[in-house]
Amino acid sequence: MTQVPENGADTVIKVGVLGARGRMGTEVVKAVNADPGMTVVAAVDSGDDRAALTSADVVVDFTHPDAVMDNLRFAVDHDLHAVVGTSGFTDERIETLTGWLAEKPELGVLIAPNFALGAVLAMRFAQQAARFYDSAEVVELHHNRKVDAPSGTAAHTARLISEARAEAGRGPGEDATTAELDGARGADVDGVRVHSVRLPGLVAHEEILFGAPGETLTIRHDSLDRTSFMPGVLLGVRSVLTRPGLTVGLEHVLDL
Ligand SMILES: NC(=O)C1=CN([C@@H]2O[C@H](COP(=O)(O)OP(=O)(O)OC[C@H]3O[C@@H](n4cnc5c(N)ncnc54)[C@H](OP(=O)(O)O)[C@@H]3O)[C@@H](O)[C@H]2O)C=CC1
Ligand SMILES: O=C(O)C1=N[C@H](C(=O)O)C[C@H](O)C1
Repeated sequence: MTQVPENGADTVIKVGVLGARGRMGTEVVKAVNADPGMTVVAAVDSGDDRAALTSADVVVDFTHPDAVMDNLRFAVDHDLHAVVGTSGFTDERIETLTGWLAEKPELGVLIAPNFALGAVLAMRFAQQAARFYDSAEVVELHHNRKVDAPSGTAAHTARLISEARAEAGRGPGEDATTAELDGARGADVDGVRVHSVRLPGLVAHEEILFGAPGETLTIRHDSLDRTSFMPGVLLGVRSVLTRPGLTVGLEHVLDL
């Protein structure tokens, strides 16, 4: 149940944060509590009891690819809407989650590979450009504490490029490489080469490169600070309450 606050907002959304002591979770707790329309009612991390989350309207998950599906099962079982930033969403996981949500059609789950506005725009621009270029490669650059590679954003970008190419009747670009050291050409994600860089000092960055005879196009986004993700997370929390079912990608919420 939501309550009528004294601060003029219509309702205060009660938010539970999973991964609350992590890099993103810490920022989410601050951002939610700084928003007059929502409040953190449970901040849960590894080893904590999840029972406190059941008083929330929405849970926000920034945990670990190995933990997120179990957290989502918990959310669905306890009638909690969910906003998910954690990476690792394969087609198989999406299918499983879709099955769970069929049991609770009133619930909304938003999974966003990236909550930063510029990253969402960069993916959209890449999707548009992909119709016109056979050759595209993605370079993602992150801090060296990131556990997964390639990033969820890069995997999503590759998928969007691949789909746009297919719709335009284009195949993947060709190159002459026949002799390569393992990994030198990156990972093949849906026919798109994705290269992962990990360095201390970086936060989250992505370049999408397109090539055609005589020209290249580079689309680049840089998250220089984790505050870049917070407007998207707060928008997600607000919108998931009125978006039943599964939404993958903040672009749908932004109506891009
Ligand atoms: N969509 C987006 O815009 C963004 C997505 N991300 C993604 O979010 C995820 C988290 O990133 P980041 O914050 O940097 O990672 P951190 O490792 O800093 O934080 C994750 C936190 O979750 C905790 N945790 C692990 N398992 C559980 C569990 N079962 N229940 C509750 N808490 C748990 C971890 O505890 P412990 O360390 O003890 O395991 C840790 O405190 C990653 O998948 C990352 O790719 C990150 C930035 C933006
Ligand atoms: O781990 C991170 O930091 C990030 N993870 C997400 C991803 O895997 O794409 C989003 C952003 O790139 C930051």
